[in-house]
Amino acid sequence: MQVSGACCENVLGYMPVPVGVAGPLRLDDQEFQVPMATTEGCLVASTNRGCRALQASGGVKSVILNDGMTRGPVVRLPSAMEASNIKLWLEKAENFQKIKEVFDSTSRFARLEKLTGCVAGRHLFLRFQSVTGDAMGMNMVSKGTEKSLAEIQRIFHNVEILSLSGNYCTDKKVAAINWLQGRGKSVVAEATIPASVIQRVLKTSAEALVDLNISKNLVGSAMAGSIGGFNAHAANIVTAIYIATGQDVAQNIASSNCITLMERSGAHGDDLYISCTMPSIEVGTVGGGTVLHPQASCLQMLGVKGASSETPGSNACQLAKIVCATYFWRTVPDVSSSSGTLVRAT
Ligand SMILES: CC(C)(COP(=O)([O-])OP(=O)([O-])OC[C@H]1O[C@@H](n2cnc3c(N)ncnc32)[C@H](O)[C@@H]1OP(=O)([O-])[O-])[C@@H](O)C(=O)NCCC(=O)NCCSC(=O)C[C@@](C)(O)CC(=O)[O-]
Ligand SMILES: NC(=O)C1=CN([C@@H]2O[C@H](COP(=O)(O)OP(=O)(O)OC[C@H]3O[C@@H](n4cnc5c(N)ncnc54)[C@H](OP(=O)(O)O)[C@@H]3O)[C@@H](O)[C@H]2O)C=CC1
Repeated sequence: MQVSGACCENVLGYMPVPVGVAGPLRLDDQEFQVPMATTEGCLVASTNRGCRALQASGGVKSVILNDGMTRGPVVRLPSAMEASNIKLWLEKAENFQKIKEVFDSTSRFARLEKLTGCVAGRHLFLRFQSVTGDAMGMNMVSKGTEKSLAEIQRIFHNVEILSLSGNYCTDKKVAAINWLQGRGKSVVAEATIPASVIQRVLKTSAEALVDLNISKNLVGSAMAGSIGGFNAHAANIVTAIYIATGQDVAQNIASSNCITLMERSGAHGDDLYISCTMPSIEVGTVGGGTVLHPQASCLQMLGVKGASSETPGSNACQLAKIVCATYFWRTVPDVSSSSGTLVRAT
């Protein structure tokens, strides 16, 4: 009943995917049991191992650096001069305000925060960035963008609207813009693991982990020409949580952008400081697949089901932090297993 017309058409059944749980995950002085839907053996086990290491270390701290879903339409003008003129016009505070009023009128929660442009000949690409409450926000931002474009066209009659999405958003494709400017929630998480825990739980040393992280996640990814892939496999954790919690799974592309950094720390340099920076986590706790019962139950497990009545947007932000922290907890076994147990694990 909730599926047809909302989540799928021509429905012929459903595909059961096993759901495991990893935890307790200690994040910002709270504990979470994280549901992960996957068919890849060892994914949950290894995440659990990371949880154990970090549990003994006092857990992870995280912060939301930026919150804004984007839609990037393309319009065409008769000349590059006219395309540039509109870009410059939109950059003036009073004109941004005019467009913002139109955009914000389309939703109780979507609020235009930023509007940037890029000219390619007589093509003008715009990037509307908006907070979207607890929703991931693609429908909401698309609605606001459509109405804003109509207003721009009312003022500049020769604007030809080519596509509501000009791939400048960028949604569901690899793109440097999301890595550089962020999309959805931008999160950073950090923790320090004492040498004793590294030795006992992970059976390795801070020195070996730092060395391997540089060689693999930094130099290796640089040599491969990676965009946002400075990690072992954030995509595994992002996707498993997205399936379990009713996210738009195709958004695992930008959502998995992540750089993992490791340094030796402490008086003897044998403790390990780690951070994970994920600039484009696209999640919501309202709308899309979050309305389905099993997915809503998984959100409930994390204490972020539905809309936050106190602070709209805080449930979605908390979910983004959990996604980042879960990969964070997983990143230590990822790197340590890369040196020896990768084949045994698969
Ligand atoms: C919604 C439609 C298909 C309507 O399309 P329409 O042409 O207005 O529909 P129609 O009523 O004229 O029917 C035409 C045919 O479509 C099919 N059809 C039509 N409706 C149904 C239905 N309910 N259930 C099953 N089949 C349906 C069906 O085959 C039907 O033929 P008929 O059977 O009548 O001879 C169309 O408007 C459409 O394709 N919209 C796009 C929706 C979409 O793709 N949304 C995904 C989100 S986009 C995204 O995720 C990525 C993005 C956009 O961000 C990436 C980017 O940046 O580019
Ligand atoms: N259209 C597109 O181009 C694309 C669509 N999608 C799909 O879009 C869907 C997600 O779109 P999204 O915009 O997130 O969801 P919805 O389209 O479901 O929009 C959210 C709705 O919930 C309402 N709402 C109630 N409480 C809240 C709250 N606290 N915070 C935010 N909204 C609230 C909003 O109100 P109000 O009406 O006041 O805004 C709005 O009507 C997914 O199914 C996804 O797969 C994915 C990619 C592209």
